[in-house]
Amino acid sequence: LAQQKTLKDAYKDYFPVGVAVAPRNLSGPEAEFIVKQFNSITPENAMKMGPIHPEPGRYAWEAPDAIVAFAQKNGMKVRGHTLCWHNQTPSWFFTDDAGGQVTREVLLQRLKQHITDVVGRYKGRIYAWDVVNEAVPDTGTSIYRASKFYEIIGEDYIEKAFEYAHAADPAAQLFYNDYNTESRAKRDKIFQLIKKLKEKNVPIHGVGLQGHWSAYEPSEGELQESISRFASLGLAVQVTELDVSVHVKEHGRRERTEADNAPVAPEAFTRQAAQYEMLFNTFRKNRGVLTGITFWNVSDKTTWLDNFPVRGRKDYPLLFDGQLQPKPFFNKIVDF
Ligand SMILES: Oc1ccccc1CN[C@@H]1C=C[C@@H](O)[C@H](O)[C@H]1O
Repeated sequence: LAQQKTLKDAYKDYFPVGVAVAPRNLSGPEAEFIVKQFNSITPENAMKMGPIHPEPGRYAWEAPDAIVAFAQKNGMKVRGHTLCWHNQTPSWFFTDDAGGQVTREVLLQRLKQHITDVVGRYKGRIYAWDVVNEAVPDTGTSIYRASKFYEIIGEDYIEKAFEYAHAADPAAQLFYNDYNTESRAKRDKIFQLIKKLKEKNVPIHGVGLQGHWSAYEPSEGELQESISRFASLGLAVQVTELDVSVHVKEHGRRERTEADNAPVAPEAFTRQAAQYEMLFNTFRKNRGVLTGITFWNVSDKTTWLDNFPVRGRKDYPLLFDGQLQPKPFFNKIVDF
């Protein structure tokens, strides 16, 4: 039986193929599987602001160090995720010594210290950073999400984050990362933000389309439009958190209902297979502009979508099933 091609081999002339990992994935059978199929990794949580910097003056380096060491040992690239994000941020970051809210100056100083310490520690070992994650809101006309960073510092927290990261590692490729980037309204706001940053000569090199998609969206046209719009700003584009849910996207609903216990309809799996085939055809067509594809989680055994948006609803969003076996449509993605 001809040895089935691996993802990283199939795409070696296109772009690195990565996966989000936690330290628990880096030992045992999963570790071997990750090295076999992928040539890039992203810490799923270990480098987020809270997990890596839980208290003033204390960094939790063990997990991120283990992930970077695993990549170095296995000749894999590393994407750093993420230096400035309104979620999983430690509350101390915004609180002054008297327990009140910090000033703009104090928060900028803390952001600079955080980014300088984290990027500096891995200088030369992390080729791309998600510097700012999800700064643009899904609704409304403002291009700035009303986060504490925005409320306390103002809109320039974004350019400052990029400048701090660039100063700490001038060779690292710096990305703006977001989700729902195929919704026209949100894409236009992200485009406006990045155009402003480019006009101010802010060191930004790429846009990360998170790629939390489903069997039903985006269309090929919407995806191509996103890639082309951001490329038109002279930026690299990457898909940074790819998974393709078999459920219709409903970001508002968190609680399970009786209907969630029904088995997934076979048509959903058929649609998902067609969606994955379209996605990778489109990725290949954009070789050179698209400089990386990263899956969010290794297999259906552990996917963050089992708890988001609906708590406890099983999803089957990845190329490998709960036993790390490739799905039937895997061949369509590696044999082209
Ligand atoms: O798809 C979404 C919808 C609403 C909010 C956030 C997201 C995605 N948000 C992502 C998902 C998982 C986290 O581990 C990543 O760090 C984050 O970038």
